[in-house]
Amino acid sequence: MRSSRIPGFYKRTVEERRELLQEALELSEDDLSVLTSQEALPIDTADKMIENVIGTFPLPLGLGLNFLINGKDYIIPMVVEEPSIVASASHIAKIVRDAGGFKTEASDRVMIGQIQVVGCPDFDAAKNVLLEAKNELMEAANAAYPSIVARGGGARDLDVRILNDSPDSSYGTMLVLHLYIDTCDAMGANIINTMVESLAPTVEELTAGKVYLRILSNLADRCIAKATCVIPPKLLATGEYSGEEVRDGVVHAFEFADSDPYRAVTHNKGIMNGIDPVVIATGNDWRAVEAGAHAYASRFGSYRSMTKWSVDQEGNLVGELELPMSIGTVGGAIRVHPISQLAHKMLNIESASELAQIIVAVGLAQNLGALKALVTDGIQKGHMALHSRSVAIAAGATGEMIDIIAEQLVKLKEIRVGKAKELVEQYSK
Ligand SMILES: CC(C)(COP(=O)([O-])OP(=O)([O-])OC[C@H]1O[C@@H](n2cnc3c(N)ncnc32)[C@H](O)[C@@H]1OP(=O)([O-])[O-])[C@@H](O)C(=O)NCCC(=O)NCCSC(=O)C[C@@](C)(O)CC(=O)[O-]
Ligand SMILES: NC(=O)C1=CN([C@@H]2O[C@H](COP(=O)(O)OP(=O)(O)OC[C@H]3O[C@@H](n4cnc5c(N)ncnc54)[C@H](OP(=O)(O)O)[C@@H]3O)[C@@H](O)[C@H]2O)C=CC1
Repeated sequence: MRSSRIPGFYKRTVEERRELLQEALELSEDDLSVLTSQEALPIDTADKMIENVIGTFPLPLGLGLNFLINGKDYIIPMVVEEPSIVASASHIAKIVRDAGGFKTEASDRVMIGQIQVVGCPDFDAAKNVLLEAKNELMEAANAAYPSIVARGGGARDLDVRILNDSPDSSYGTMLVLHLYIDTCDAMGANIINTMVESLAPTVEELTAGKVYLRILSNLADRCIAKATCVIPPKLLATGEYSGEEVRDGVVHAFEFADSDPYRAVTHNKGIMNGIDPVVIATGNDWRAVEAGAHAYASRFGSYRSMTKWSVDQEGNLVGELELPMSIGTVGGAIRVHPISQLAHKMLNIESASELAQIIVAVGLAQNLGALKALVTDGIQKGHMALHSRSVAIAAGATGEMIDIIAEQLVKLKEIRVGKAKELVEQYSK
């Protein structure tokens, strides 16, 4: 593909943007037809995806531009309702691109299935017997889903923990078996759940206990993706603010989020601003990714920043983001939703691991976008200027009136629906 750097893309019309995209990615008319179709998600397909369907709910699909990750250019599909997110991701990707781009890596794609066992006559003996039967249990799990083994995945390890065994625990003692499964390019819920359900009768027999839950864990801490960026301060200078001021402000903002859960939640929401839109555009389960990400942010005992920002010996700003990334490039809705299929084609990715790495790079960019605004002009200037168009629409503006009213709101520094209504009335007279 050609470069993901398409200057002034946002100043073009929607039709022109589609042409530029088609050119950059060498897409066919057929590929793009899903964007122009009246029914991007056909109602018959929607009716097979969930229950009690009465329609579909369209959301804007935008493009995160300028992303250079491990030396490869990516145009990133982002589905989201909130203004300024796509602009901000592209803005930071442009800066990081000039600094050499994002570097990313990923662990093996090992997911976790849990089996809960209660009522064992002797929990320690039950734990030992399961650990002794580890190989047989893993073989049985693989036999329950041979196709994932044929693809190079399958059970990799097994572990057992005993919970609530202290005498002062108010909950019943239970044993939890963890089965670690390489799900290849699938998020893997169905593979994992099939495997752990298949083991339940044997686990009951071996432990003399009763199995209740058999389900994957969304804390996928063996399926990790990590992104880093190193930015010389001169690339961060903006308006009256020097690059060093911005850099130091970002580090202070990180330290605030890492020390205070009230701030960490907002800081991390800003990271998910980048992550969720890519997860959604690629047809993945965003609840699974959200739940895993927030749990991982609490892994040191308190809820903390998902990112880390520091200064290296050369004075560069260094950003890092590491998260569990239980996504796939196959399965679930991925090959069902026509726009998700287009999103995968646009990304031109080889594997779920590559997609996971793109997603964390966007999360890192998004965090810096918000922090850069927060430590300089404040969030209102950039965010509210773009939000002004939604405010104008909410006040009843249509067609060309939308941009005119939005501009007036920004000029008046009164970006609110009441003011917009007044302006719409004046305009319509
Ligand atoms: C909005 C910007 C980027 C403007 O920032 P700017 O400095 O005015 O941008 P610029 O005009 O210098 O343009 C730089 C590049 O940004 C992109 N860009 C610039 N404008 C557009 C646009 N209209 N549409 C699409 N792309 C745009 C574009 O790539 C452009 O390059 P070019 O293509 O021109 O060579 C900046 O003010 C910003 O990043 N603000 C932060 C926005 C943000 O974080 N929004 C999230 C919502 S707030 C929230 O939910 C989270 C939060 C904040 O609470 C999290 C937290 O507290 O940590
Ligand atoms: N707690 C949670 O997060 C839960 C989530 N879910 C849902 O589960 C869905 C995801 O489940 P998932 O199991 O991923 O989806 P699917 O079962 O739909 O798809 C996975 C299947 O795709 C096939 N496949 C084709 N190519 C590959 C490849 N390269 N790598 C791996 N598998 C491949 C495999 O089947 P084969 O080998 O037979 O061809 C594999 O079993 C999501 O919709 C999610 O919302 C469901 C329950 C709980």
